[in-house]
Amino acid sequence: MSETAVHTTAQTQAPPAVAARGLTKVYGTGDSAVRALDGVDVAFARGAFTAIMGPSGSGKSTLMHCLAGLDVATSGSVHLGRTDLTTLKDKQLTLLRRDRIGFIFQSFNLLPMLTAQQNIRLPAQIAKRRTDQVRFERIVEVVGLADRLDHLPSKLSGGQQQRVAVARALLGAPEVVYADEPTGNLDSRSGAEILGFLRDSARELGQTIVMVTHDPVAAAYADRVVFLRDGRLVDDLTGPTAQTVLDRLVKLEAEA
Ligand SMILES: Nc1ncnc2c1ncn2[C@@H]1O[C@H](COP(=O)(O)OP(=O)(O)OP(=O)(O)O)[C@@H](O)[C@H]1O
Repeated sequence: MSETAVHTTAQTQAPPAVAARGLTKVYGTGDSAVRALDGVDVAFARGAFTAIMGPSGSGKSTLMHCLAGLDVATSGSVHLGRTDLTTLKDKQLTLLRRDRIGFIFQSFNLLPMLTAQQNIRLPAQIAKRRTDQVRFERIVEVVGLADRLDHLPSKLSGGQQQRVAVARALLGAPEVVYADEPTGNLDSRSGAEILGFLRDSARELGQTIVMVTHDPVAAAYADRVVFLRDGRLVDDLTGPTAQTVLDRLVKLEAEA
């Protein structure tokens, strides 16, 4: 291959779904400054389900918030596809989060006065985006909500409310879904169902998912686990099991 051909191939290759370079976040100044992230380089492949783990205070939430444009890094860059988030103004970041990212939180974050169906459709409605009815029906079917669409959140169990949140995050086929401890408020059976949906949506719909979790069993549903300690990326595991994740965590805590 000629040098020009190599150059062209490299330029046209799709970038990872999300990539951070030299990501640093310092909270506060002077003696009270906390370096929550300290030069993190990480990339998340399209269609992969990745878990972020690490001891308490290691920077997991800060990393997710900076990746998702919910917090601004002190230095370094974050790319969503070809867009550098660090160059965007507040208004542009708001639109980027609305149009290109899905979120699932530990506390479900559903609007209590809206039905399940209205909650699922709300982001598309706010963005004045047409929803693909076939995709809507498929997602609702997969998460088992077909006969609960007219229920208010207060009439649904925690597991069912989180299914609504999962459907809401997946409906617009965002470039990435960020899940922050999505099973933290669920019993183990409902948690396993939600994790199964996340895994299947990566495998079957090619949905990129990045999840913060404390739980090695939850992390084992992912294709890959990255480990943080003291704001640095210190380990990376492909094809995790609950036991291999636990072993790495124990090792990290012991080295701390
Ligand atoms: N708004 C803030 N102001 C000051 N320090 C903060 C702030 N947010 C986080 N920190 C500090 O940054 C470090 C990383 O916190 P972060 O919440 O990202 O860790 P974590 O791994 O998500 O922790 P946990 O597992 O306990 O939720 C901690 O030392 C924390 O105290």
